[in-house]
Amino acid sequence: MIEANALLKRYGRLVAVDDISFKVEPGEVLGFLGPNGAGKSTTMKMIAGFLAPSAGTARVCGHDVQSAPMQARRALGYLPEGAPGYGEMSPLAFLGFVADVRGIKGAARRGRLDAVIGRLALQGVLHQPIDTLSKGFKRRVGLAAAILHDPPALVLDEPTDGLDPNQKHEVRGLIRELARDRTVLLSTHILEEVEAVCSRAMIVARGKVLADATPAELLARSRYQGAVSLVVADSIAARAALDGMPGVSGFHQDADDGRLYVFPQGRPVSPEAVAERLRQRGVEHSGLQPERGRLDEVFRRITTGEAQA
Ligand SMILES: Nc1ncnc2c1ncn2[C@@H]1O[C@H](COP(=O)(O)OP(=O)(O)OP(=O)(O)O)[C@@H](O)[C@H]1O
Repeated sequence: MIEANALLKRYGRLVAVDDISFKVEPGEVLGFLGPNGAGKSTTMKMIAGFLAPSAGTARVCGHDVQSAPMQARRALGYLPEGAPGYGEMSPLAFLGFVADVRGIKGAARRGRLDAVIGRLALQGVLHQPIDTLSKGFKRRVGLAAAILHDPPALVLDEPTDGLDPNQKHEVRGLIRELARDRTVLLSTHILEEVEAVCSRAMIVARGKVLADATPAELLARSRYQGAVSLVVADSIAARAALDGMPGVSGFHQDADDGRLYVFPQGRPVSPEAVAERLRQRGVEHSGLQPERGRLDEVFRRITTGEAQA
């Protein structure tokens, strides 16, 4: 388990993390989501014991990160932002060094090195200096180092940052697999990642928690949930035809995708009912589809304070 209790961090006059509390249980993947400078990395560094809180406490598997730092660090795998240091080392030398620092010896050392090298598919780059590796491989080396001692809790700061779509997919699969019997806290800017890997999401901005919910609960806050969208040549005629239809609260023509969105009032709008009404009034259309909601809209509303979270 990972716990934060009223964590607070000041940098001079700036309060970077302002009274943040949460608990992550084994089997859960909590996604820390927020705009740049929200305080995500600072919170993670405090949990990982890299930064002392100005106030509050953090625990990893019951061990207070300040009063029992060794036990807390043993229970935690931490992937910091960016690439691993020691860029002149090869992945094999770096992972061997991490094993030594962790006190993993003998057969266990060989076994754990083989396990993480295999899991992160590092066989082809084992002897190349880390500095010369692609971003994707650097990230994989960092992940291998984080899980080398097989910790029950993981803190991953933007684990898929800089990866190409295939690598993102692979790393997300790995995180889901690791999370089965572990506690995972990860940060991300990528909204699709929240749906892909997180069982819960916490939205932070200016150091404060603004929402803590499952991805489905966040989607339910989207005004697009239960809407239908369609492509029409004559938007004015389509709106006129649908205006006053029971269960329709309004329309929006999206400048980006060119689609007409028909918003619900209460229950989801029925695509069949919309199609029938347009047919009766002779309005041509295509691509009619139900909408499941948009996390980007919810995120923007919550973090900019446009609406009550
Ligand atoms: N060592 C430091 N000294 C002074 N201010 C700092 C320091 N580290 C971070 N900050 C500030 O604290 C705030 C929170 O930074 P933090 O890196 O935790 O945000 P973040 O949510 O991780 O952002 P990003 O998504 O860009 O990584 C920012 O305003 C940042 O400029």
